[in-house]
Amino acid sequence: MSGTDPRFRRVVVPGVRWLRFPRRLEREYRDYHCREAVTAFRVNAFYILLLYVLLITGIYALAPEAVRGRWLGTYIWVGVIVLVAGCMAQLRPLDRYFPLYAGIGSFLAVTLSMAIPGFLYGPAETQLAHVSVIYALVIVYAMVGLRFTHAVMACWGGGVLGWMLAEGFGAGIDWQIAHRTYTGISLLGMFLCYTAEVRDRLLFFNQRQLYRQQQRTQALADRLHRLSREDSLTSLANRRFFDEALEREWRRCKREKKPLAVMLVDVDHFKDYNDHYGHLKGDECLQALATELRRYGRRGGDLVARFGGEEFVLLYPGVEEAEAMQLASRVCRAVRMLGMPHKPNPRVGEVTISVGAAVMVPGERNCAEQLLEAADRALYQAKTAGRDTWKLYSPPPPVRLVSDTAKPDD
Ligand SMILES: Nc1nc2c(ncn2[C@@H]2O[C@H](COP(=O)(O)OP(=O)(O)OP(=O)(O)O)[C@@H](O)[C@H]2O)c(=O)[nH]1
Repeated sequence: MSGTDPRFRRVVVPGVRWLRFPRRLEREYRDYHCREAVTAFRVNAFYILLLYVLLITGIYALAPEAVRGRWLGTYIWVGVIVLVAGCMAQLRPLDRYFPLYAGIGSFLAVTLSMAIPGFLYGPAETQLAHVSVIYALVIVYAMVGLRFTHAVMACWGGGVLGWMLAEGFGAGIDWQIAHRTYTGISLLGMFLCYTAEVRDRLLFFNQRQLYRQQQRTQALADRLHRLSREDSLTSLANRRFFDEALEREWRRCKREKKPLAVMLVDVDHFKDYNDHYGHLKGDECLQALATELRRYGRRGGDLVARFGGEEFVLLYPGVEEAEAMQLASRVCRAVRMLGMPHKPNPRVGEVTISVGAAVMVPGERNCAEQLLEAADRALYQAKTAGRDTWKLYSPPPPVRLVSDTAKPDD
């Protein structure tokens, strides 16, 4: 499959074969490996202890009477090393020292296992003792979780020291056997440890790529989500977001039997502003107004949005008519106080706005659209009243139909 389909071509990851990534990645990998290895060792230590108990009881049963005590007295220290390392692995503050204590423990265990045959005389006992060397090497290479270089250092270093101790203080090592146990298993262990680390590095690299890709996708999704709700010029909520919020707040106010207020804000003579100062300055003016208006929508549920063009809209759940009038007046004044020059504005020569406000208590006989229409009518009234002002929508008085033919006395 990998030969034909380009999608399945093997990814060449730099540094995997040489067990060394580029510097920053290597640091990340080592941290990752340390975390994973110590987590696995918390459990593996029990299996290693179990194997040790199996080994020690087996050899003890088979060893000749004469060396049993001496053998056990020395080999028991390997068990102590495993126990101490296992206990240290349970202490999380020591996690980052795992390569150190597991490396030293492995080194000492191999040293002891290698030296012991030299202290035991007689070919039969020596062969038996070499079994523990095999165990030690397999466990260090395959179960402790050291990186390849550390495992090699522990196993070869421990082997050489054990051999030197056996030569110096014991009867030496029978290399006929040692080559078939120590050397052979070391080479096999190195091969297994190397291939395991290559696979582990590839897994780490792929996981990291996947994680980064997920992060990028998430960031993009967040951005798209924000753009779908936000007006790009002013960063206020856009019309779509406002429409959704209006429906939501309408339903909420209906449930809670509260009023809902809407204010439509329109910049006065903005076409003339654009014609006089240019479209870019017009944009800046809208941004400045958006910043000012944002200050009037800070309570939970309040919303300030760009309605479209030079129109803004403010939504206030739970606001009664009296408060809506106060707010409309304050907004008008606040924009006037900005003092942004607007020469073609015949009234004051500064940027002003007109505001149309409407308040309704949502019920069965009205709807959100009617509220917006009412605010729009109020805005129209503000415009026709000379601009730079606000109006609150009040429904027209009921029209009384008087028949032409009807007489007062009727
Ligand atoms: N710079 C800029 N101008 C915009 C933007 N959106 C709409 N406009 C302009 O706003 C102006 C609105 O003009 P009109 O609807 O005629 O209203 P007006 O001139 O403000 O007059 P009144 O509302 O009656 O006071 C148009 O010239 C639009 O081109 C925008 O995003 N940036």
